[in-house]
Amino acid sequence: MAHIFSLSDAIGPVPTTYQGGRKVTDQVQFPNTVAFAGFNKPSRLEGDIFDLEVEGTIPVDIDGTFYRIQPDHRFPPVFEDDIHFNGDGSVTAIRIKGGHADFKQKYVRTDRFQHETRAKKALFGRYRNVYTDSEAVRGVIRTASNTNIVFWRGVLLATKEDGPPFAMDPETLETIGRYDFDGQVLSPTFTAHPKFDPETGEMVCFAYEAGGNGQDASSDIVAYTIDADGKKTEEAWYKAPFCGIIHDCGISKNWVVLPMTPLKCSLERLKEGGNHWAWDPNEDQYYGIIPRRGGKPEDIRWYRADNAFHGHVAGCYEDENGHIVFDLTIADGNVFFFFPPEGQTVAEGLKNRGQLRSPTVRWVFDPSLPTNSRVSPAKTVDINGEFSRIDDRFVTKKYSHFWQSAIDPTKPYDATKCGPPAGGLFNSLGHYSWDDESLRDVYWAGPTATFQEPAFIPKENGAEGEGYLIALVNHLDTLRNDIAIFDAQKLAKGPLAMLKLPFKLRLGLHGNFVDGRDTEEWKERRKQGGSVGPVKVAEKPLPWQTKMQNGANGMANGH
Ligand SMILES: C=Cc1ccc(O)c(OC)c1
Ligand SMILES: [Fe+2]
Repeated sequence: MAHIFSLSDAIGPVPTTYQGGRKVTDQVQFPNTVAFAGFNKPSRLEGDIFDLEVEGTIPVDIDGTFYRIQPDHRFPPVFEDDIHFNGDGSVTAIRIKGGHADFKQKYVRTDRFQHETRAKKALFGRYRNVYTDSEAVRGVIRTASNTNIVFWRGVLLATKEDGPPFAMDPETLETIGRYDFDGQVLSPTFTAHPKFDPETGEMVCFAYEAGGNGQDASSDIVAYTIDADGKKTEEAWYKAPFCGIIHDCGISKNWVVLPMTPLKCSLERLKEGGNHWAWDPNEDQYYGIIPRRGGKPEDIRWYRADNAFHGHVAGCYEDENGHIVFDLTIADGNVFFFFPPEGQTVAEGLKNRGQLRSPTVRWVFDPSLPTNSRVSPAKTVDINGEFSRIDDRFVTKKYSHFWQSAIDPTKPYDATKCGPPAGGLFNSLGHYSWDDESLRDVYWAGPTATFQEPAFIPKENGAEGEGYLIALVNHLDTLRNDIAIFDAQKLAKGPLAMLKLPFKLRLGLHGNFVDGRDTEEWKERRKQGGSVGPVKVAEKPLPWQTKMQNGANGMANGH
């Protein structure tokens, strides 16, 4: 007798949806690859859960929303070997108040989303390669807005570094539209890691590969400051030595630090339909140092050190000598195995992936050193992790506490039940302190679970680092997620509360906790007739789109 899950003869055999690595039917069936299997299977879920089931006790003084974003392919990709980073941005909101929590999840309605929805299939090809797209979407902003979700003046901005941000309603998660800061920010790209100065209320942000259409290996960088009232107060353009990835940044009172990793873009490779990035194992890592105010093109200084791979930034501030302290995780090889060196295969790139180490490195840059100076770390903390977070009230300031998703290789991992650890073996969460470098406050999730990036929830009037830590738990065996809340100073004691989700999300990138008073206050201001009024979305196409429409750009789409 036929099993209920086997397809009947009437339906016929499962069609081959990919031939030669390319999608050949319109059927919604995902590739049979690691990037789309097991915990990596697309979730595609939108919806709400009112009042989540909870184990333990949610601290009653938490009042706010934990927002986080994940790439989550809506349609089977054009290319069978597609990567997680090419998935559509989907935002989760966990609204916590009075010891209860609600769940909401929605996709960002990007231009990409709208076009693909109408077509009921993927139209955009490889990660950041416009030359692999369908002719039907020529000139369409192709960002998937899948990397970070930040709160800015009453709206959420969904960001990915290959395109402009999209604004969403913090309460409903409805997409309002593409956001250009009232016409003030017109770069083709925009960082997924803007920084917020807690003293001034400013947003400091930048874009790389910003000189043309964002798809052309340009080495132009632009840095902006938007003040607390939403007015652009700084815009400065710079050149990088090549088009390398600048994923995160640090800000101190007077400086911006731009870590450029030796993953290089090549227009030739793009035109051939290849990867946007290729790892260059023979290239230095770079730190672009620019002034926060009044920057001119000649002001940028690039400090260099031996080849390595930048993770995320913890903190950045100036010491008593006016030197810039800049802390981040740095791996000793190509973490992005899916962007191998030119001429190498992913399989070759994968070989030593398990051996990579990712300690936390402190640099102390003397900003008076000339460009191209070689620098070396002031300190290397021998821990192994990524996704550092701090108490964001200490952005630009001397700080001590940081938290990370951590790898504890001494703990068992149940590969039989879980398969390879999707997204990396972040089996622990760690709390560390620069003031007490012996502190190792680490919680292990067990042999079948890993953590996603944590976020810090400050306690009102609390000292630095006093508060809670919130992070998604991936149950790799049962294909489910929970959301854990810890006392930020007592991770090892285990979570205070576990919010239970009855299903699996996807591996996310970044998230942030937003205080309930901020969302409430801005809701009033953003009302029709409120003191600020409803947010305005972009009214005009981006300059590169206009140029292309006028035929002045000549960006051929490969054929
Ligand atoms: C973690 C880094 C990172 C860098 C570039 C990306 O496009 C991205 O997409 C999810 C993620
Ligand atoms: Fe990031």
